[in-house]
Amino acid sequence: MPEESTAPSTPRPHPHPGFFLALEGPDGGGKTTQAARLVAWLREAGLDVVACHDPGSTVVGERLRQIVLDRASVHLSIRAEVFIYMASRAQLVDEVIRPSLAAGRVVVTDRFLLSSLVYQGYAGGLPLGLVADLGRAATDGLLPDLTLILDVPLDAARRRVGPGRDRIEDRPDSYRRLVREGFLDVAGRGGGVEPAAYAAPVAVLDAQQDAEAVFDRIKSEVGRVLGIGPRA
Ligand SMILES: Nc1ncnc2c1ncn2[C@@H]1O[C@H](COP(=O)(O)OP(=O)(O)OP(=O)(O)O)[C@@H](O)[C@H]1O
Ligand SMILES: Cc1cn([C@H]2C[C@H](O)[C@@H](COP(=O)(O)O)O2)c(=O)[nH]c1=O
Repeated sequence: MPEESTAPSTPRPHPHPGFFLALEGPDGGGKTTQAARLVAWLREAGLDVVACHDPGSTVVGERLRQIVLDRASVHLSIRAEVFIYMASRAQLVDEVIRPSLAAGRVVVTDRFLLSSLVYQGYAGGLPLGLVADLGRAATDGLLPDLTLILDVPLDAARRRVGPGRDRIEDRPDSYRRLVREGFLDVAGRGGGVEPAAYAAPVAVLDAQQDAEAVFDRIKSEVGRVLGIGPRA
C-alpha cells in the first residue's frame, strides 16, 4: 500500500485570484462522491465555488464525453481519443475554469489533465511528453493549484463500481493496474516517469478508507491551503 502524501506548499504555478482544485485517480476511487461533499463544505465556509467535471461541463464537452465513452466508438484510436479529451478540456478551460478563476472563485473539477497523462499516456502507450505538450496547448498552461489523487487498488475499485460501465472502464485489468500505478508515478512518486510531465502540487490520499475518513483527509489538505478550519 503506497503511503499517503501531503501536497508541498509550493508557490502557485499560475497566478489568479481564485483557487483551482482537481480530484484525480482511478475509476471507483470516490472522486464524484468526495467532490460533492467538498463543494458543499467550501460553500458552507462562504466560498464562491464552481464545480465541474472533465470531460464535460460544457455543451460541447458533454457531446465529446458521449463520443469518447460510448462503446459504439469501437474503432477510436488512442491518438484520436487523446484529442477528444483535450478538446473537451480546452472548451472547459476557456468557457468555465479561466473565467471563474479570474473572478476569484474556487473551481473544483472531477478529473483534469493528469487523467490524460495517465490513461492515454502511461497506460495507453502514448509518449508522456506528447500528452504533456497537447495538454499545455489545451489548457494554455493552466494547472491546478492543488491535485488530490484518491488512490485505490484495483480490487477495491472493482467492488465499488462493478463491471465496466463505458468504453474506458471495459478495458482489461492490465490497463487498470497501469492506471493506478500511473497516477502514483506520473505524480512523481516511486521515482518513476518524468515527474515534470505534471509539475503541479499533488497529494496522494488513501481512498480505501470509508468515505467519512477520506473526506476528513481532504478537508485537512484543502483547509490547510485555503486557510479554513476543518469544521468551517
Ligand atoms: N470511501 C468509500 N468507500 C466505499 N464506497 C465508496 C467510497 N467512496 C465512494 N464509494 C462508492 O463507490 C462508488 C463509486 O464512487 P464514485 O462515483 O464517487 O467514484 P469515482 O472515483 O467518481 O468513479 P468514476 O471515476 O468511475 O466515476 C459509488 O457507489 C460510491 O457510493
Ligand atoms: C479526463 C479523462 C478521463 N479519462 C477516462 C477516465 C474515466 O474512465 C472516464 C471519465 O469518466 P468519469 O466518470 O468522469 O470518471 O474517462 C481518460 O481516459 N482521459 C482523460 O483525460
